[in-house]
Amino acid sequence: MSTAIEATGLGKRYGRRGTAALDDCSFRLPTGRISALVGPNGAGKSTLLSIAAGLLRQSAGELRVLGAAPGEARAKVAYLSQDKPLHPQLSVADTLRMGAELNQERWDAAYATQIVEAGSLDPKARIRSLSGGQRTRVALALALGKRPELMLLDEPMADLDPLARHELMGTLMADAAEHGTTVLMSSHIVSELADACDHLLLLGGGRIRLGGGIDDLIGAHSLVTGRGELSGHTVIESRASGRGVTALIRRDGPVGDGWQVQEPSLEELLLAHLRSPDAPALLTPSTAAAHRTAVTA
Ligand SMILES: Nc1ncnc2c1ncn2[C@@H]1O[C@H](COP(=O)(O)OP(=O)(O)OP(=O)(O)O)[C@@H](O)[C@H]1O
Repeated sequence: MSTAIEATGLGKRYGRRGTAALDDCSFRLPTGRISALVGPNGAGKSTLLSIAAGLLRQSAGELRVLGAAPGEARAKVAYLSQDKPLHPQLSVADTLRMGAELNQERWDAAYATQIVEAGSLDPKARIRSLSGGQRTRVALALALGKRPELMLLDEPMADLDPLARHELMGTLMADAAEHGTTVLMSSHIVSELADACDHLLLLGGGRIRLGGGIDDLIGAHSLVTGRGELSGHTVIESRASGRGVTALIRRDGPVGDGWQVQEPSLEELLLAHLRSPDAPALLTPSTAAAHRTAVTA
């Protein structure tokens, strides 16, 4: 299984006295996955994506993108930042022409145009005259027109209306499936991620706390309700419910008598881990970094 991104002991500190946005963060993202990148505000999601895009340098450790240093992989990587920088004075058509010039070897003009046309955007309209959601569409057309091997998307759909979000997410996912593109996408909208993604990276405390295929991660946990012993299992979160408790556990063997056992939804899994920042991390074997030796930059 080849690797799209591999982080080893990755650290990032802004300024000398700043707290660490990333701290000894190690993981591997196999190619071909559509991975959600989740975590509370300030968890380091944008920082990680910027480092992978080659726009920000880490303070410690190493990050490899498609087997190379991030700067060297840039031609095969599309990055969509939260602020989606576009030139306000250019028209939509000029912006796509610029995409063609900057990515001569890979540019798919028909595809980029199709994405813009699906939003009924006037090619002559200046970027400055577009709404936030319309700019997002142009930025996505630039990113997808590049036909990247890896897409790094920082909350890409936040300012789109529900219909446009559904349509563009569908385009993105169909494209990724057809071309085997790896996608790493940060978002706070869990329902959007549950529909689109097959892989999850949960960041917290500067590290990956949950990493792996969504089905594998859900399958490793159970939502149990009842009374009795849960010893032997890792209790991620437990709350009083009726006369017993409801707990999200990481199973180690069968759950004893007296418990009703359900599979958690992705949202239940994420919320329990977000509410319990000290729960032990779980990275499935395909997501654990191969090398754990930290390298200081
Ligand atoms: N340019 C910067 N200068 C100083 N500190 C920064 C800078 N950018 C980010 N940070 C800090 O680094 C930490 C991680 O920020 P980052 O933007 O990566 O988090 P995030 O997970 O993307 O957050 P959100 O969900 O709110 O977008 C935060 O504590 C933030 O204050």
